[in-house]
Amino acid sequence: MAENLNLFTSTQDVIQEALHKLGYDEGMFELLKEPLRMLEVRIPVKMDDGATKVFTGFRAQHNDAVGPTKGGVRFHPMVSEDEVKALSMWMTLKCGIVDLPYGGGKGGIICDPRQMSMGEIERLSRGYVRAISQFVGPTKDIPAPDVFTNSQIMAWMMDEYSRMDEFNSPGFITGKPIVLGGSQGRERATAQGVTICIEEAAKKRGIDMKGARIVIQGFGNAGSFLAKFMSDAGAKVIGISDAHGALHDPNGLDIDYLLDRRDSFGTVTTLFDNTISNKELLELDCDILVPAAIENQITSENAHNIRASIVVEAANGPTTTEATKILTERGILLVPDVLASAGGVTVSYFEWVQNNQGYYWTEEEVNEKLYKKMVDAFENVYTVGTTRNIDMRLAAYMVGVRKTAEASRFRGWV
Ligand SMILES: NC(=O)C1=CN([C@@H]2O[C@H](COP(=O)(O)OP(=O)(O)OC[C@H]3O[C@@H](n4cnc5c(N)ncnc54)[C@H](O)[C@@H]3O)[C@@H](O)[C@H]2O)C=CC1
Ligand SMILES: O=C(O)CCC(=O)C(=O)O
Repeated sequence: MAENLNLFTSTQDVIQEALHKLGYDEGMFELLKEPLRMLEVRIPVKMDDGATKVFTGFRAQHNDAVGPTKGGVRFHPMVSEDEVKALSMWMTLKCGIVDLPYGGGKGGIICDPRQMSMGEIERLSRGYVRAISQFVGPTKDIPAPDVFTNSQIMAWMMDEYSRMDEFNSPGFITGKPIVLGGSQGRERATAQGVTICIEEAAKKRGIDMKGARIVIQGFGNAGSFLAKFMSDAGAKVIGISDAHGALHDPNGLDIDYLLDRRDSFGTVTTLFDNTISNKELLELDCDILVPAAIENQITSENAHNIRASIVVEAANGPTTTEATKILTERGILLVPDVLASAGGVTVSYFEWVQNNQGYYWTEEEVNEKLYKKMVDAFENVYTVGTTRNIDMRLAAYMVGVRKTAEASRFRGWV
């Protein structure tokens, strides 16, 4: 049978299994198998050449039984309705795993910002907010950055919302620049959370981080900060990549040099001749492999060739269900996306709390709180996995879905 590469239906299957293991009936799965609300919008944008181009965007709200929905907005040519739905479901799981008072949401626009001017990106960002403004808000659904969106785009979106709301609304969105109410540490939070998971997983497998060989796919927000943290910790980053190709040096790459040269979309390999492909990168001999780019990168086709002892998913959905089975059978420890990448939303939550109280924390305070959330979450998921003898993805789904399922039950929805 052909492998299921549909993110939405494959996520449904694991949610169903997790609910079943937790003892919920089919009624709970009926509620949680797709978002409660899904909005599709068309956004007209005046392009620099004077023509109007109409973009399609989405915002999904998976479940708001626990609290407002929360999740990033992605600008990418491959955005689709099913992808946004799956991403919103994963946000519910992440928020449950790190115990935040949110349900999951996610948004996306089908576009390629790499081919657009700053003015066009600004008009698109503002148009998206106007299109979804009735649907979102600081107590309803709170967006944030994701692939090819950043703090500048969050600033434009916040400004547009504030104009409509006739009120300065920093809590409408997170991942903002610090001067507009952003939190210390948000920019690096996803990578920091991944780092904590890598350290905890390495302890479980008896791997010393000093000298450990790390391969990272993706050199954007998540991948580039992670590369820096790993090399600062004394690990050897032997491979990195972007959408155009990959770099490999068994003696360790010069990460500071690469960071200086990458562009704002996380591209750096185009400056070099001696590149390898992303496919070759994933199959490099290493201790820890971190997919930190896009979905469906480790599939049944290459899972048998992965040579890492630990795979930590910084990206959302990089490993298929079939590949998860293969890696687990081969004894590779897989730390799933809904746990490993939860550092971003955790510090987004801290940002929203600080916006609501109007009192801001130092970077040390943020880091300390993030560290505790991530270590507790890792230990919780790992323990469920080992005591039930199941892989960490299913364990993470069990931990993550429980809060929303219980809140839905108490509300009398099921
Ligand atoms: N930014 C955040 O706070 C969070 C991000 N994530 C996930 O981490 C992953 C990366 O996100 P960011 O670093 O924020 O994005 P980004 O836009 O900053 O960087 C994306 C990176 O992936 C590379 N890339 C794009 N297409 C590729 C392809 N086909 N093959 C190989 N590389 C490719 C780009 O060249 C770039 O280096 C995504 O799956 C995202 O959903 C998860 C949690 C939070
Ligand atoms: O920071 C946030 O609120 C959401 C981050 C996000 O979209 C993700 O974890 O995939």
